[in-house]
Amino acid sequence: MVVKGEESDKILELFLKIGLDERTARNTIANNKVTANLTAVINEAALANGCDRAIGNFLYTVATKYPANALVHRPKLLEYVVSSKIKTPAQLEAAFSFLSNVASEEFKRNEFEEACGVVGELFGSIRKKHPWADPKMAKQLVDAKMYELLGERTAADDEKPSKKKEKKEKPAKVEKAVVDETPAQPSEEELNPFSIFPAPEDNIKVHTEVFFSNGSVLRCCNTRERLDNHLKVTGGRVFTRFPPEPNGYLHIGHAKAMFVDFGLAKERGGCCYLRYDDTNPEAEKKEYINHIEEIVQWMGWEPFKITYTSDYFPELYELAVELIRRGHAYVDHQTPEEIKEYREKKMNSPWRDRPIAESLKLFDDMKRGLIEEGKATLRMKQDMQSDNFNMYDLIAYRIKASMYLIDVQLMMSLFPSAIIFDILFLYFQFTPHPHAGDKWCIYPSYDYAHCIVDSLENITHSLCTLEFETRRASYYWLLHVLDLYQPYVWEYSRLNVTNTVMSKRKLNYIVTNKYVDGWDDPRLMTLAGLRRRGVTSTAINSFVRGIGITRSDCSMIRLDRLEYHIREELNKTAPRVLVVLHPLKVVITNLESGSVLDLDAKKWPDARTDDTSAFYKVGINKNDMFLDCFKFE
Ligand SMILES: NC(=O)CC[C@H](N)C(=O)O
Repeated sequence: MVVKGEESDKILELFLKIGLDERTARNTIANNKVTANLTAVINEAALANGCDRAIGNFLYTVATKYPANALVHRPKLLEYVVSSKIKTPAQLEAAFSFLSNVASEEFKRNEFEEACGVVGELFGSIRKKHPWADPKMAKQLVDAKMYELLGERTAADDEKPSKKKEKKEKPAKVEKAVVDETPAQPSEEELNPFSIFPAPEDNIKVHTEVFFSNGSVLRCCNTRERLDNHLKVTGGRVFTRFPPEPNGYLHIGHAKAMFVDFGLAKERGGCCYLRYDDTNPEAEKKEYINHIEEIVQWMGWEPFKITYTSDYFPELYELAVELIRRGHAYVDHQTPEEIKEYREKKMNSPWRDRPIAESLKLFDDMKRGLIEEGKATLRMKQDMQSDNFNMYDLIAYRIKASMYLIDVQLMMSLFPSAIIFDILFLYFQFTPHPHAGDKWCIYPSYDYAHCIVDSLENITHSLCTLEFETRRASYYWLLHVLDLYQPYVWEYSRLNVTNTVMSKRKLNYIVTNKYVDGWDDPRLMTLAGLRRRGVTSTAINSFVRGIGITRSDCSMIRLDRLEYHIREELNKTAPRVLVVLHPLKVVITNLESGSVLDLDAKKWPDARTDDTSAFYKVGINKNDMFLDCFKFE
């Protein structure tokens, strides 16, 4: 049975009322079983007049995943969902597993509530009051308080409701599964994977603590005044940034980063910058800059503004001078090997405590090209004894300039009348930068520049992959000592796909050495390669959306998951045509002459009946019923 016309409109309206987005609602209607389940669940929950989106998403999960052997308890579960006592996907999962254990038998509410974390208002109110608090720490504190009040947990406390099962003589009869058999439907977080992010106005609460080796703790948060200034500029909107380094073509991993950054801004009506994180002049090229802009657009994202970290070099320089003045940075002369060795031994550089004035003068020399590359760096004075090696006085600035020996003989032959002194001429050339030209010979590091530019651009949510997690301390430390606005930082697991090469360094190698036919070779998982292979950006985006935004470790995703999304899309968009190479003529004798039978032929299996573009019109005449006389419109 296919739901048609008026009835389908009514159901669509019902699904939209519970907050499903139109795409999900329509997909659901195409699936009779889920439609029947969801309609039943909505009625059971008495929500035919609608509800908010969060509850609606839970209803959807109940409709698709509820254990079939416990249908009698579904209304009870829905009470908890409707009253928001169950309010996280994890709680709902736990409820499903509890109910599938008790099957159709009675159960005690308190056991059910304990199993799915409905622990009164305690944790809920903690979460409300301290949304930035580390949940693990909160639980430890609550447990400690409980211990004080109630003493040791007893075995009875730990008894799991599943024990009931042992008493059963026979396993409960499993009713025929009502759950959907089609590929997994999206869960709540897939429907709105951005629901985990706080609102910009909440960015005043402590959500990161940096522990120093001297016992002090930096609780990272904004002051009221600083947050108010920020909100004035942004109007309370979400501001994110997608910050690739222009040192290669973007690959499928970047599709996830774009989805997170551009997607969050879009979901909340905010703005996302495309920011070229261009602090390494040797590796970066104009070709990559152009490619990135074009491919971002192809992926369907619209940058609020295109900026470059190098646009902020003047501000970054001024702030570095200020950092030295405040005693939080020094010019160092250790070689890279010495820096490494001293870090391993947790030892300070001999230059660490040099006078501020000396560092100021040397930093100015660095900027003016008076010091050779490798002979000086600016280092942040962080915490050499920290447990976090990314607090070991990270480099803020380094020199990038080549030194040339002028060939005196050659000069004399070129300019015979010139008086050339018989000395060696040293000539510095500032390493040219694809955007900033050769104005600068000192370049900020990622750790120094990233947080400051985030802050200058009033980024509300600075989202990046988990490899950057250990740099969070340095990020906040620097903004703190410079008194700058602190964005909310959050890391997610990086997307890796099986059977392919994704590191930009390796891609660069195989492209440059011509093992493949350029960055857009269809065998590569670069976005340009996928496009050349015929993959659409919508399929890539739905693949990424399906993976979700989590911090979990299982980020090695099988390639066939991407292929599933490609097939899903093509299934709905690629017209099917059957070709009969050796047709057999059929003569229809019982059709009135002159009359034409109009038949509709679906262009693809899931074609919607009300979509005329999804059908071929086939006309059949009395005398020439033949494939080659089908009139395709
Ligand atoms: N914080 C981040 O998202 C890091 C971005 C960095 N420029 C990169 O390309 O990996």
